[in-house]
Amino acid sequence: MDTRETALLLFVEMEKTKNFGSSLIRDTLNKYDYEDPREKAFLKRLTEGTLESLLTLDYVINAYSKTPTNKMKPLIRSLLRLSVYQILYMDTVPDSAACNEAVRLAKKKGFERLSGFVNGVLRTITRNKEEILNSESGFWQELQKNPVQALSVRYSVPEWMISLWEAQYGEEKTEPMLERLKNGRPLTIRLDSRLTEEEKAQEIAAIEVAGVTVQKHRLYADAWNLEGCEGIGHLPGFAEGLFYAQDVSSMLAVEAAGISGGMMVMDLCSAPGGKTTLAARKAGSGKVICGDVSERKAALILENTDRMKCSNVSVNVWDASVFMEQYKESADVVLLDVPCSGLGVIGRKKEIRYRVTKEDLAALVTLQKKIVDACWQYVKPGGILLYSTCTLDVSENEEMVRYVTEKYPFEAESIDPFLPECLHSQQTKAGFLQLFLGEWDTDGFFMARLRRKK
Ligand SMILES: C[S@@+](CC[C@H](N)C(=O)[O-])C[C@H]1O[C@@H](n2cnc3c(N)ncnc32)[C@H](O)[C@@H]1O
Repeated sequence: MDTRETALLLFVEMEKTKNFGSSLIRDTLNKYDYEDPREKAFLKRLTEGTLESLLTLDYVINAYSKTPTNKMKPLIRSLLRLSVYQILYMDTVPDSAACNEAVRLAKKKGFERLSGFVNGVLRTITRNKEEILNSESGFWQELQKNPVQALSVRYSVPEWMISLWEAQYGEEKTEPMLERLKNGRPLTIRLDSRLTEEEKAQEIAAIEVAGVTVQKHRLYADAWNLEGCEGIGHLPGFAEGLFYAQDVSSMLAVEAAGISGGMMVMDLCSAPGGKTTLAARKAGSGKVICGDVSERKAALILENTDRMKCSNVSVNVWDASVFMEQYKESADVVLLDVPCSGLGVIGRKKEIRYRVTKEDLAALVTLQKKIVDACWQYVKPGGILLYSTCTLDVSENEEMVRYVTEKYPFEAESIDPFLPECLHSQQTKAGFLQLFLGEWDTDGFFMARLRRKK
């Protein structure tokens, strides 16, 4: 494999399809499964690192290029981004190799005419590398005049997102979140609660033997963080359904619903089925009626409920924004894990920060309202509506709770009885919880516990 060429073609493809996706990177890596592991590791680091640093890289390139990156040909833009990432952040790559390889690829891809330009920009960046890598140097001085832009370039997060968080949650919450973003998020699993303590210990030991480092999560007894794990599919116990990969915030949301044995639960936006599988265990002899908007999504839920051997679940294809009369006032608990902007998971899905725009937020709120308008009616009088999102945006979170409680017969009630004590606050007493990205070793996540008045 020509690793750099593979990375380049991948980035050009991302630009063409406007799909800046870690899934595209994963697919490419899978395609080269048979390759030398060192080449694969190089490809992974180069592509993931470049994707994660796009805004930083563009700022550096633009400082030394007459043509700004947004006016460049897509192939040249991608080539420069990937090469500057190697020069600045990959110590194992000699600067000269990064430059020479870029020139070779420019020529090979039919851009002979621009190879001199590529060479010039990269050599200049190489000469100024020390200054660029020193955040106190003159290179960054001009940028400091605009604090939001400075954060945006430093953490490669769009300015609008930073401004939104600063306005909604304050600077003191925003910058630490951006800082924690740099570490990414670990993979977390939830052991099946049906296992005995001894079986759980055996499963954890088996995962360790497979070369993965495990650490118990501080907020949830059955949750473990895995490190050094490239995909969970091959881990012992996966196929047998002994665990489910899930962020702890999602586990807490199901806890907050207070589901107990015999209950009838509806999970309206449920693919790939993470909350469904936990709700199913808690409902025991009761049942979970769940669904999602397409056949493909429903198939994903089925795959997971089958693997986790959840026999008390029925899976449907439905549009949650359309009211279904047959379920009126039938559920003890309704889980509404609505489609959202996903800003709380940008540590995991790095591309979300480039894909979501500020304009998307309003459209999402409209959809969330339509879903709520239909689904509140499934809750029995006295039952619970658990509203949740994996985002950090007041309009999709607190304001949606206000929408529900003002328009429909619901009131928020304390979630403290369902949460570890360290999370208790005025906010959780009032019935909702905003988890900030990484603050408690979870994704950014919001949940609200709303009881239907009798
Ligand atoms: C946040 S995800 C759900 C995650 C899931 N609850 C879990 O824990 O694994 C939101 C889901 O809403 C689904 N969705 C979007 N629009 C929908 C609609 N109109 N009706 C039903 N589901 C919808 C999406 O397909 C997506 O799977």
